[in-house]
Amino acid sequence: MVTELKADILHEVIQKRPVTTNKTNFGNILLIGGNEQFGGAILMAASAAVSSGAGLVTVATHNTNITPLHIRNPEAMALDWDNHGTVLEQVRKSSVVLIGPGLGNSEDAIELLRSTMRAMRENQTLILDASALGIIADKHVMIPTNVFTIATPHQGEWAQLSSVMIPYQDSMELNDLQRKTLNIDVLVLKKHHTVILSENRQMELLLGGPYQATGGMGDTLAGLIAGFVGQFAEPRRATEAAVYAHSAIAQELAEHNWVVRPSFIADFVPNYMARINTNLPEVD
Ligand SMILES: NC(=O)C1=CN([C@@H]2O[C@H](COP(=O)(O)OP(=O)(O)OC[C@H]3O[C@@H](n4cnc5c(N)ncnc54)[C@H](O)[C@@H]3O)[C@@H](O)[C@H]2O)[C@@H](O)CC1
Ligand SMILES: Nc1ncnc2c1ncn2[C@@H]1O[C@H](COP(=O)(O)OP(=O)(O)O)[C@@H](O)[C@H]1O
Ligand SMILES: [Mg+2]
Repeated sequence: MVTELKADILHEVIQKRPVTTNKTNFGNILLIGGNEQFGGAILMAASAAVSSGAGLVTVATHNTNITPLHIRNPEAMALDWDNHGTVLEQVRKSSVVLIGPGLGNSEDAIELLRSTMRAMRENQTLILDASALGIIADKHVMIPTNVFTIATPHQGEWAQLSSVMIPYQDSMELNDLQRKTLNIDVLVLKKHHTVILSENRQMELLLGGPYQATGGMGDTLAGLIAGFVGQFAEPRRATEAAVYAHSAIAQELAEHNWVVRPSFIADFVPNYMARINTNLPEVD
């Protein structure tokens, strides 16, 4: 049975930070993507991850994207993805790895995806988006069973990955069967009224609208999920909260904006989260 995803998820997931805490308690996030053509995709994911409060954010990308990344987000660290050894070292150190936004499908991109998947271990979370999903479908790459995996396809990507064609994607039974077959722990099937499927849990988002139909909207969501999973307990609930917040913010911004630029969402995240659970010390 599909249940409506409601605002309660935010209060459940977004927890006030203990005063004595430090950056190592909020996730060591690695974002891999952004070739020469699609640098913006990984930059938008990075903005969302940084804005969500992730403890440490590192971006492995094509070297042309590193200066733009630092101009937009000096908080993020950067690696040239041609240095495979250094990238894999960072994969091993990370709590959450997002791969796919703007990754492309070159031979190098395929090899980077394969080696990233091989390097990951039980206590880490892997988020697969965009080009990573296309490569998995095209090259029949197996998703590792020993890593907690979240996949965030739009309907076109899900059709390619699961062979469930778009008109049949209303069937949660079919989607969930394919989710399990593909070794995906949490499936975020993105559309108008996104659904989130995981073991014994099916949630549907009833927020959001066509003002979100613009390039980069999914890249921003992927970065937000990475940031939430890195800093809040329980990756399924953290994913659901990120999906809810992303569209709730878009809906709020759409009251005064014809379309909602994905970067505006990232900029608005800290303010939105503070309204859920403020980090200000309590007053006696
Ligand atoms: N500024 C940037 O650098 C951007 C880069 N992007 C990157 O571009 C690469 C290709 O991603 P795309 O998703 O554009 O293209 P793809 O070509 O992978 O997928 C789009 C295909 O799926 C079909 N489709 C069916 N349902 C769809 C739906 N609900 N939403 C979108 N397409 C649907 C389309 O007709 C099209 O054939 C990815 O790596 C992505 O991250 C995009 O995210 C856009 C912004
Ligand atoms: N008409 C719509 N109603 C609600 N949400 C939408 C609509 N169109 C797009 N979205 C949302 O925008 C995002 C688009 O993701 P995606 O297609 O991966 O974008 P991109 O790859 O360009 O970043 C998803 O979260 C999707 O649910
Ligand atoms: Mg996308």
